[in-house]
Amino acid sequence: MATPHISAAPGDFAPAVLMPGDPLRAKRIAEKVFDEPRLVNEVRGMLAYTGTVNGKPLSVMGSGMGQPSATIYTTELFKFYGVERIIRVGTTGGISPNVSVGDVIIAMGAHTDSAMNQHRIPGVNFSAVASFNLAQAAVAAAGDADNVHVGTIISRDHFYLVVDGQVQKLADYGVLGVDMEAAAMYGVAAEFGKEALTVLTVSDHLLDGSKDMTAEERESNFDGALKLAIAAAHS
Ligand SMILES: O=P(O)(O)O[C@H]1O[C@H](CO)[C@@H](O)[C@H]1O
Ligand SMILES: O=c1cc[nH]c(=O)[nH]1
Repeated sequence: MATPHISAAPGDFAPAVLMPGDPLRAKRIAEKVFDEPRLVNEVRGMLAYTGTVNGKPLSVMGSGMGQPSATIYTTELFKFYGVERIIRVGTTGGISPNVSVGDVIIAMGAHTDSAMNQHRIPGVNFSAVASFNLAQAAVAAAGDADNVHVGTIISRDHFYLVVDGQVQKLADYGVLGVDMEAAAMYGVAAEFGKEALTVLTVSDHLLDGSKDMTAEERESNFDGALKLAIAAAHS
């Protein structure tokens, strides 16, 4: 069975899938932490691997950038490949003054400026929230680390567009950071009665650009978030 975007065979994916935006980060994760990783998809270059970590099955696959792309892959994994939980491991731009570049954010909920969840339930502003069980497992794995933050983020459609006053207002409301996928992924998980979580590394800060990561660092500096994501995946 193949879908329009995934050529894997039935059973090629583990019940838990780690999902970075960048397919090359998926490859790095597979090569770095998986035992015997096997390439199970390369349609459109959206690399996916399945292997084991600590003796337990695990898959990793890129989502691409933005909520439409992430929605396609999460829908196909949940609907056609028997996947039960997806943990996004991505980067985020810091918004709260309490987070710094290199810190990790566990996103309990995701505000959004996107229409992706708007039509899910007629007349309702959908609440895009993480699986409590997965969030709890990630928080437990973080122990007393003081660079791990738990709270809300915003998933925006634009990477570059600046809306006057928006970032400061989000900071005032305690929003920790911005990404471009989490809200839609939480919506898809709710649609299929499955579990999703987002664990992000702060790669840059929207209110202080002085310590922003380089493109190379964005692709490779994810060890802390990865450890929490694997703990959640196998909880
Ligand atoms: O590092 P990833 O997981 O791709 O996440 C963030 O980086 C991309 C933008 O540079 C968007 O996909 C955003 O959500
Ligand atoms: O969406 C994102 C992700 C990382 N950094 C940003 O500034 N925005």
